[in-house]
Amino acid sequence: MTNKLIEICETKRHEVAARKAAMTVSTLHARAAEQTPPRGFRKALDDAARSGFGLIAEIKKASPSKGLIRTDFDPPAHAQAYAAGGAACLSVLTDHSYFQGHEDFLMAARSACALPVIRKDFLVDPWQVLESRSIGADAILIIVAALEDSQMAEIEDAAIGLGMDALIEVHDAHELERALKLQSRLIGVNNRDLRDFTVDFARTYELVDKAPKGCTFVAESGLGSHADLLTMADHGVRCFLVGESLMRQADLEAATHNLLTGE
Ligand SMILES: O=P(O)(O)OC[C@@H](O)[C@@H](O)c1c[nH]c2ccccc12
Repeated sequence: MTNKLIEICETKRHEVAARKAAMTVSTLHARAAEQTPPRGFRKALDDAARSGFGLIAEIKKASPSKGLIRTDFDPPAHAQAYAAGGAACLSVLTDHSYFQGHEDFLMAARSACALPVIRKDFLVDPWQVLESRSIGADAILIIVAALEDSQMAEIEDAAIGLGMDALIEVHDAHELERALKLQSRLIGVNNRDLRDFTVDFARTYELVDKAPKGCTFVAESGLGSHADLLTMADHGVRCFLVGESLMRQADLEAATHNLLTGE
């Protein structure tokens, strides 16, 4: 079994080293200062989940396991359609090498709507948090499987210092325990194991019962229908991160509305 996550993070470390050499921290700070303040990511999810479901709709062109997902890829149009369809937040893939993402996609999507946006990428260095804010991101992702405890804490501190939210991604009970040593109470369970890409909803069901009260709990990956959301809701989960199944629909506004309401 190949461990794709290790490979991706190795590539990312090289990429970050090159970026750091090309861009000073003061330039990043200056760019961050030009951005509008962070939009409350967790708050938007919690508000939506109080009366329905909190949906993080993902702008995803391609993935390592599925290849190209969307040919007429248009981040600002997708952002507006997701917002009109009732999404609470956006997720935008910015990793170039494995997901055909780009920083420009995040900037274009965020400018096109009022939703908070998470930068979906592989963070291996706190420097990337400032970089994320410099392109407008409101939240960042911390993948527990990819990091040591001390690295996670550094990355989270950087996010908090910039007023951003951090979504802490886990996929087993041990990772959840490590996640709960951090300050953030925004926890995502990835139903897809990034080490081998298998999807299993039971990962979420098992962990939701172990999360303390007061956590915002997000089920991620492999969700395709309103029925899936209702099944998750039976287990007490009200927030979701959905990419591929939405991105494959021609009418994203209708698809988002249908996912959330069944209509
Ligand atoms: O396209 P899906 O199956 O709906 O999954 C979305 C999202 O969960 C997935 O893109 C994701 C979750 N965690 C990640 C970490 C890195 C890259 C991608 C991801």
